[in-house]
Amino acid sequence: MSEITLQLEGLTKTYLPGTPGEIQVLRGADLTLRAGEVVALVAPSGAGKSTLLQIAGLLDTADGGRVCIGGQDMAGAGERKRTAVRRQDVGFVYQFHHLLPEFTALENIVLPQLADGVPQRQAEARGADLLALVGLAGRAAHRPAALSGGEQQRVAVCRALANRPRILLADEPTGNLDPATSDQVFDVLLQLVAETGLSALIATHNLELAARMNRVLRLENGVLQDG
Ligand SMILES: Nc1ncnc2c1ncn2[C@@H]1O[C@H](COP(=O)(O)OP(=O)(O)OP(=O)(O)O)[C@@H](O)[C@H]1O
Repeated sequence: MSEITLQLEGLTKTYLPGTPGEIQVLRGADLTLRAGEVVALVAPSGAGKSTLLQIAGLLDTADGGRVCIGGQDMAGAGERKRTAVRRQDVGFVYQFHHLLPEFTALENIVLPQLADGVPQRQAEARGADLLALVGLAGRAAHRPAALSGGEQQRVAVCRALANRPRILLADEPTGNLDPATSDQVFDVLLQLVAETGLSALIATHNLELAARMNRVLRLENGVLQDG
């Protein structure tokens, strides 16, 4: 069996504890994600998908339970360590692309690499390779406003993968696109996962897309179940 990239054990999370707005979003959520696996995270709106992804990607902390990334238990890790692991091992894609409008497609993929100390030439070569892989070699010099929604989202996928993370976490990555474009973006995402051996956890409301993944997990009543 391939290596475990992400392990979540007994995650709990309550927002606004002790207030009338208290909501127990996670009540012992468990998950094991292996290299090369693409897992759909399906749940009703408000069930806690974003919360789970943010905790898995070390952008938020759980009240209880464990997050292990690439075999490293993050319990007790300080903010510095969490940031280092997040930058090295985790790529995020959101519903909206969040590309920097004043930079080109290529620059949007290059900049995070420069911030991580990758030499400029190498970062540009990686960016160009990724753009070619998603069929956007001819759009490298376009700014986001000059790209279609599907193209913008493909660039966002390239940006997320630029630093060769082990894990891709995606929160409704095609939720903002029409069905045909959404299918295209998803094809690209699956192809990249297959080529890089990455593992991916992808939250989606789209059950057809979910059915194309290796496994479907349902988040209900704060726990994850095979769906
Ligand atoms: N910072 C916060 N403070 C208080 N409540 C919050 C906070 N963040 C999220 N919640 C609540 O926790 C619940 C889960 O939110 P979350 O965004 O994780 O759900 P989701 O499954 O991603 O929803 P959607 O599919 O609609 O995006 C919701 O009821 C939300 O209102």
